[in-house]
Amino acid sequence: MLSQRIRSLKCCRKISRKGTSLMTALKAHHQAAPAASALNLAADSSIIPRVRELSVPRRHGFEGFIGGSSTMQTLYRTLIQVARSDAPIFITGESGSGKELCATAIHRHSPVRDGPFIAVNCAAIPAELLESQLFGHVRGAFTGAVSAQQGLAVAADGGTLFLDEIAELPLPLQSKLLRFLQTGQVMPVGATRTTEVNCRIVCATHQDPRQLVDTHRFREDLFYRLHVIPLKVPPLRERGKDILEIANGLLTRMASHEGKHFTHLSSCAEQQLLTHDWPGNVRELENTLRRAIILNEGEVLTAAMLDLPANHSAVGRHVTATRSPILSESDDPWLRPLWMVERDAIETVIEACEGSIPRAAAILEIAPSTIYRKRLSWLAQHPEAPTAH
Ligand SMILES: Nc1ncnc2c1ncn2[C@@H]1O[C@H](COP(=O)(O)OP(=O)(O)OP(=O)(O)O)[C@@H](O)[C@H]1O
Repeated sequence: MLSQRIRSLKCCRKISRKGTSLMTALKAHHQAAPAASALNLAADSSIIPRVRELSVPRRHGFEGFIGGSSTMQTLYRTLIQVARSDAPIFITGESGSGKELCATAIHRHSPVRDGPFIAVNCAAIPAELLESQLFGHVRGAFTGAVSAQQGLAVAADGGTLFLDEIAELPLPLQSKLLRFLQTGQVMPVGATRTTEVNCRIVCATHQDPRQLVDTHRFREDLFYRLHVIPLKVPPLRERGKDILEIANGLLTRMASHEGKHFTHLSSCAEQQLLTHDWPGNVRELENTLRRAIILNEGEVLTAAMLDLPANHSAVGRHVTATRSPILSESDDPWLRPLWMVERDAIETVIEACEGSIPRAAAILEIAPSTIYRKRLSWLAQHPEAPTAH
């Protein structure tokens, strides 16, 4: 019974890789297991969700996102699921991780996709202007209000209102937003009559919203009104090889935009991208690559061109936080034998010198023969070790 299940699951997995539907996978299951009438699929609660999961083809991108990691597969699926509802969505995630990209993806997959998508960065608008920006004002409502202005909430009618950096909303405005969410009506500054607005609310913050409530910087009643569907965007450092997928995607796009000839990253550069901590997430990766592309020439983008600061590498994070000081090479590429560190340092310089040993030797202030000798000794003593480049 168990082996039949495993066999049929394997079969379904093979088929689902080719992108066939759940129904095709289920049919194949019956063909693969003729005695499977005893295996009542419909009644088997454990196997059905697994088959369903296997029948969804893995995405390597979605609505502007690049990345095929399992973390991102979960995010893509959740985005599609939650987009169908009109319940408020509360997105959290570190700065530059893709919160706004999530908000636009939700809008594009929502029933109001044909309506407007209005994004308001609550941190970017001065507190005294925020109310009139959000809810509008009538002529003469305050000094400088020479004409009436429709607010962004009204502009979002029939679409999505994305309130980015919601934690920056001043407390008095939080109560006005709560009233709007409860009544569906906005009152422009200086007005005596309300306007009906019907829009989907999506908000985001890089801060911990519960901590904001606990420290009385965010109204608890507003938090519960907004925090109906929570969505967490994972930081870039937790997405494994996605970092390289994103970097390669951006490299192609940016090189073409800048009129440069870069086609790929060196393996040393890839290693650095994988071990960097990325506190600024994808935005930091974008900036790092853009800078490297603009300032350099060639086909291969090297580690030296990336010019990543050492203090944000994963090595510091691991040693100071969670990891044991005794680590094998396979655990963390930054913690390894001295000969390997030396080899990679030397090879990085050679790569930056486009393969010229004399130029690399001059930079390293050693004789070219030292480099040739070291290369021979690395090969002789560690023939099984992967090469640095
Ligand atoms: N997975 C991804 N693949 C490709 N590009 C991405 C990905 N995630 C984010 N980006 C890009 O990174 C940049 C930052 O994304 P976004 O503005 O959505 O982040 P954010 O979390 O809203 O940032 P902030 O906290 O500063 O508001 C954007 O240019 C976005 O297109």
